[in-house]
Amino acid sequence: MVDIREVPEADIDRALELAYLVFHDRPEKEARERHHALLARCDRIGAYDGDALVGFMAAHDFRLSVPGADLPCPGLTFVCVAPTHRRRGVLTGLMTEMLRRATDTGRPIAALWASEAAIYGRFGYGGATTGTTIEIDSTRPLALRIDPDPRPLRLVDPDEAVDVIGPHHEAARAGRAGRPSRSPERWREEWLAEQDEEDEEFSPPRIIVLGEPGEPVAGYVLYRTKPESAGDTAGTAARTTGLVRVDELEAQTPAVAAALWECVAAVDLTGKVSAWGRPADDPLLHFAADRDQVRVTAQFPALWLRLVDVGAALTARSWAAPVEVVLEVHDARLPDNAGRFRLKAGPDGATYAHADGAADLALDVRELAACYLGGTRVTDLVAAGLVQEHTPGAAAALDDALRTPVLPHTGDEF
Ligand SMILES: CC(=O)SCCNC(=O)CCNC(=O)[C@H](O)C(C)(C)COP(=O)(O)OP(=O)(O)OC[C@H]1O[C@@H](n2cnc3c(N)ncnc32)[C@H](O)[C@@H]1OP(=O)(O)O
Repeated sequence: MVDIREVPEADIDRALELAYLVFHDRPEKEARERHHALLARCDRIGAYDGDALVGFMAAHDFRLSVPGADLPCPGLTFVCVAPTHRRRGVLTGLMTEMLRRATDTGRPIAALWASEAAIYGRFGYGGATTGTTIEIDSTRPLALRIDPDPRPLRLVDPDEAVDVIGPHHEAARAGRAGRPSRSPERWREEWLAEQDEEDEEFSPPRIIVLGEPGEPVAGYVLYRTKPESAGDTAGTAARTTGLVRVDELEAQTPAVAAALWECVAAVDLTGKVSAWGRPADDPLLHFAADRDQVRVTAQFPALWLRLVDVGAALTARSWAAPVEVVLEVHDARLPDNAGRFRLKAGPDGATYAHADGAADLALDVRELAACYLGGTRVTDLVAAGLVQEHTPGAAAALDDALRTPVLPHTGDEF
């Protein structure tokens, strides 16, 4: 019999051993200490078989930017079940407890990054943002259709970076839905960690900001570099095949973005810039003069979102256009969300209440979550057979209301 309960701080090392076992990992002491500190700050739920910890789940205490608001949102991480106990409902038990805690503490949404896309739909999570990997052939200067901002660029020491770029990041979060808040600890232990967690060949983080000295920065790029691969050390090719990996680039204007991309594409002794997890509507894809030089090489579901309290989530966000629809929502895990509800929303706010009339649209809560940040169109899900449209035009009207000026985006993998 497996018991689902709080994991005390004294059991964090056991939780880490279980996580390293299931993720086939053997991190160095420094990374273990970092993970320990991270889990000490998280909400922790365990599955115990007798004294043995056989399942674990942690949750960051995030806020997530949604259109027009910033909502408390547990960010699930370190989800793991022992190989001896898989497919016996342990994850289901952990998830049920996590959703109960979110409900009890008034957090209307929850989010995660999935190790495998097939796992979380059954728990009501929908893929709400899309990550786009962009590669630049930087063996030649980046060709641009707009003039880059001419203001000065300067390197910032990682020790000062949180103070210098943190406020810019926070402001950018408000402008795009899908972004978790970032504590000083997460800045330091993840984005600005000296050692890259995934690949020790990468350099420490480099931060370049744009703006006049003494003024708030107008944009920044955070990147790491990697020399050419071993064995490829002779000749011209070797001098130009190093890699610049852009971890984050934020800019107030297209001209600032152009200057920062131009700068990273010009890093000496490198021949490629790779930026994973960019927004699907990255302006670079439009102002690059040569789309053979700047290519999209991958697109993937990034943030998986769960509407824990559908009514609270829908009425908290802003709406681009008026809409009135009756939704028939299916939610196999959280019955309070299930049923027929009238959504009346517009630029002045929204109401969401039980309705008696016929439904205009019928959908599962995971489909509603996929559309909630404006990154998935309801009409596309109607076309895919996942949303039933009983009243012609209802899906398009809901799309008009859900639309956001820019696509949602999540650069934080957690
Ligand atoms: C947010 C994150 O941390 S993502 C990281 C997730 N963790 C990992 O990938 C680590 C390795 N994997 C594991 O630890 C486990 O296999 C887990 C956590 C993925 C699943 O745990 P389990 O306890 O086996 O899941 P549980 O028994 O509750 O399964 C519930 C349902 O999900 C299904 N399921 C579970 N894992 C998977 C999977 N990887 N792919 C597809 N379906 C899955 C089960 O078949 C079951 O289906 P059913 O309801 O139709 O019967």
